[in-house]
Amino acid sequence: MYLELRNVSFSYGQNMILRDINFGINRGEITGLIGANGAGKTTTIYNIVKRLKPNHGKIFIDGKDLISIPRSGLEISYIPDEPVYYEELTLIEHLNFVQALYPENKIDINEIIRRLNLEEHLYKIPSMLSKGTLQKMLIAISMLRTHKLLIADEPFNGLDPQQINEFKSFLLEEKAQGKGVLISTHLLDLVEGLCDKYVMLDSGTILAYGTKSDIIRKFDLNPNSTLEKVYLSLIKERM
Ligand SMILES: Nc1ncnc2c1ncn2[C@@H]1O[C@H](COP(=O)(O)OP(=O)(O)OP(=O)(O)O)[C@@H](O)[C@H]1O
Repeated sequence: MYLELRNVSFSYGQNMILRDINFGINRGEITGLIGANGAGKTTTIYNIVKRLKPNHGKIFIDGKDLISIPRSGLEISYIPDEPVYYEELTLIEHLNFVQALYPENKIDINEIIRRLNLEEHLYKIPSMLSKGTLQKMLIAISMLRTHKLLIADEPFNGLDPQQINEFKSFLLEEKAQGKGVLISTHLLDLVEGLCDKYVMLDSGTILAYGTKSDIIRKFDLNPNSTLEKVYLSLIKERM
């Protein structure tokens, strides 16, 4: 298991946001972190990328306690849910800057630009870019960083259907290259069939974890249920 969360709990002040979260991510697998708005997806990711620290429980990467790994040593590329960029740099300057930070990553920058259809936006600064193009810039940046695990928080924001397809094929390539992928979303139909495993979150606790068929078997649900149906059935059972 490349990444493992063991009994992770997190509170903002008195407010318990995550309770006893347990799941793992293997390399060469895509894991979907799914749940409604406010379920705790971003908070879980922040704990993994060391923006926040669990109040209880531990996180391990490659068997090492996350506490002992400096943030700069995390081999994680992360697409945040809110765009982060330099106001004064053009799109191509962002890409060149990140590529210069990771010279060992032999990825072809022009290929990424072509696949994401970024050619006509290369000399624009972020304030001139549409939401979808900004999102594609973040995706391009994530590909340029050396990483073993890619984490994408609500990556479909602002993307049109063709771009969504292109992004999904990026994720499948990551998987084929033996990288781990964690993708957080509340758009269940978009990740149906893409993910090997799902972590279903509700109000900061795990409803279910495993492959879709494992979850269907465990909770004795209709084998033909869509992912959304599975999630909604589990929520209903809990109420
Ligand atoms: N800085 C903060 N201070 C206090 N509470 C917070 C803070 N950030 C988030 N929360 C609360 O933590 C809970 C989980 O939020 P989180 O952003 O992790 O959910 P999410 O599943 O990512 O939701 P979304 O899909 O809307 O992004 C919510 O109730 C939210 O209001």
